[in-house]
Amino acid sequence: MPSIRAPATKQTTTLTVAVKCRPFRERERGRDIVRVIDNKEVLVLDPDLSKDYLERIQNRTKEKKYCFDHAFDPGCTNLDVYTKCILSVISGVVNGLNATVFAYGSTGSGKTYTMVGTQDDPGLMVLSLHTIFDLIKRDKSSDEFEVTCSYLEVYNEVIYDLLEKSSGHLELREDPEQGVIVAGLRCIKVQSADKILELLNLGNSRRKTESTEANATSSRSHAVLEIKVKRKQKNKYRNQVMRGKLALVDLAGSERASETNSGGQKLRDGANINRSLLALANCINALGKQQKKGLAYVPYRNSKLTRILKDGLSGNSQTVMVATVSPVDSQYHHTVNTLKYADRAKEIKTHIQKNIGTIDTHVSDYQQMIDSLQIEVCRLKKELAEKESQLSVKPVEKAADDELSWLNILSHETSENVQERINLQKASFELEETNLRNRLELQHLDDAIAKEQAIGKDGEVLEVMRTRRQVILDNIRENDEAGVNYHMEIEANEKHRCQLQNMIEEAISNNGNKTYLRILSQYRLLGMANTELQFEMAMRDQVINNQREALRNMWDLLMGLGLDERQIMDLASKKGITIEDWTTTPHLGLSSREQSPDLASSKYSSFGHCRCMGQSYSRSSCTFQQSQDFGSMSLPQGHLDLAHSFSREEHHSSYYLLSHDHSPSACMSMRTSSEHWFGGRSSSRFGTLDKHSQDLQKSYPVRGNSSFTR
Ligand SMILES: Nc1ncnc2c1ncn2[C@@H]1O[C@H](COP(=O)(O)OP(=O)(O)OP(=O)(O)O)[C@@H](O)[C@H]1O
Repeated sequence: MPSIRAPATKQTTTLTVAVKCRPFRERERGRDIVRVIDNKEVLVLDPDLSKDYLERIQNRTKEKKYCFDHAFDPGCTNLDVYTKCILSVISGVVNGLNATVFAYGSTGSGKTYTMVGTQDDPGLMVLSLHTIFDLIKRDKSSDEFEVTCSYLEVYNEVIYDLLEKSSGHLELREDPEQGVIVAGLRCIKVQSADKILELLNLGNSRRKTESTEANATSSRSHAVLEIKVKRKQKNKYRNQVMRGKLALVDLAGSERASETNSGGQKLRDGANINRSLLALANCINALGKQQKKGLAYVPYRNSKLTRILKDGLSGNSQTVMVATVSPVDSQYHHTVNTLKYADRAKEIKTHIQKNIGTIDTHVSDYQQMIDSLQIEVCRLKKELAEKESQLSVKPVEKAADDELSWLNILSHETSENVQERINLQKASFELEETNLRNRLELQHLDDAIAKEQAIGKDGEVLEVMRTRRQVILDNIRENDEAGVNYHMEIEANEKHRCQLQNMIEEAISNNGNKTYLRILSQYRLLGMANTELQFEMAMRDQVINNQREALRNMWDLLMGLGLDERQIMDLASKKGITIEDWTTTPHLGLSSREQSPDLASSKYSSFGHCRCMGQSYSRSSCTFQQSQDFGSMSLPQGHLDLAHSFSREEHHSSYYLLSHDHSPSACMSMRTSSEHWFGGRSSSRFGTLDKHSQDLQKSYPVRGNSSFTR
């Protein structure tokens, strides 16, 4: 019999947001900069102790404070988090409600520890399962329960079933009744918490983890454990079925390649992890705004993760976000970033409703449903009428207070507009980077396939390469589509920014207090411009660090080949490469603080130390500088293998790529696109390779003697 949805009351609720700060780890050094106050507030101290007196009295501190539903200091256990934030949500699942619990935070901040836990400190997944079965056991009614469980992971934008030994790729489908579902995902019936825990352990052992510099067992995938509880009622609501669902999500960590020291596959994982997390962050941003302004568009479709979490973020679900942070000063930016999203998530509202269906519904039951629906309609009508009357009778004395409120609202909107643009740009660059790597891999594959075919081979290897080629092509296409979406969103954001500025101008012109308001508005706009500038500076700092890293890698590589400084200089000069001033590289003692003030001139400076002769060519949005063929320097073959890694540093306004390839030519690339950030004029490029290179040449004309000249 088809089931029908009963007229259960919808209840609007906001996301519960909790923050958990993990303890210092044994190996970790640095300063503890996170303080939890009164189990609600989180204070992040300025990591820079060297601020001078003037900066401090002018209040130019990077100290931040946020308030959440719950905050847990490093001394708290998972059980503390569970008891305060999750327990009440779980009981709803046994009574037909949906719930979602997800851990959000940077790599190594304690997400997996919180969700999975240890033997001594079991995590939220384990504790929730025990509660579900305890509640079922203690239930006094004659109702029948059926519990099923599924466990999936999203790895590199592909969904796998963690309960299948060798799962293939699974697809997402939209189901009109159930929403987004994963087609073909195994759903196992379970009788006890122990059985699910067994499955959970099995699934976790299949999960993709890697040892990165930031975390020895870093999760490379997003894992979603879903427990469904079906309750068949046997008493007065005979044959009524309630279906509760609990989704427990352990997200992979956001990371920068520089921190994880990763290359190759790890690098690709990182890019896809970031892509999903940025998509998630953008959804959280849009949803937070939606609550305030009633905007409709939330970009769920930009990643598999956000499509899966859609219900948990805005639909029928009682949702808890546990934001995890590290106390270490070096993680300041990640911590503040996590807290910012957590802060925004507090605004998100979901609408919970019992999932009640019936089998063999009788006419009397339908009547009952119609009655309660009518009651609900009456109640809502009354509520609406009350709200409308409140809005129309605005007290006269309040009008004076409201005089400046439009400026506050517009300023706030402008600030959000800036934040949104920054996020969109980040996401867009992330996609570009992924596609750049995809295109590189595609070219390698094409070369390899051509070679295999030339020698007349047509075996299994060729087949594997062709399959991989197809996967990459699909990925490029999907990324291009998502890129076009981001591009449109950035354009819309720009338009919105212009509208806001016009509105401010117009409102000031029509007001009696023109001068005062103009000054006030300029002051606020300057504050926002300052935010963008700070962002720009942070990005440029990152560029400089990346460039230093590139130099260091290059020197390490050359030294690793057994050459001393003199030999390197001689070899370089024979090959027409000038290497200057290498003693300024950081491993010889210059700190990043000492170098970073020279931001503008350092844009190309590190590469300026090394002038390479060779062909210059462009691909996608990067300029490649093909440097000397180290193979031709008669270096030992083993050293070349050693150097086969993509050592790429990532940042959002520009990046470089230093690759030592089997080819064996080493190539360096750099994209400078900071202008695309500034003022928000984005230039996402999703087109042909040649066009990219032309665009790039036009946008960034090569400077006199820089490393990018031949
Ligand atoms: N509350 C805690 N108490 C003790 N150790 C903790 C706690 N939280 C995290 N840790 C430790 O910190 C390290 C990193 O934690 P975890 O692997 O959970 O991070 P993560 O956020 O899941 O990282 P990734 O995103 O890279 O997977 C682990 O060694 C873990 O044991």
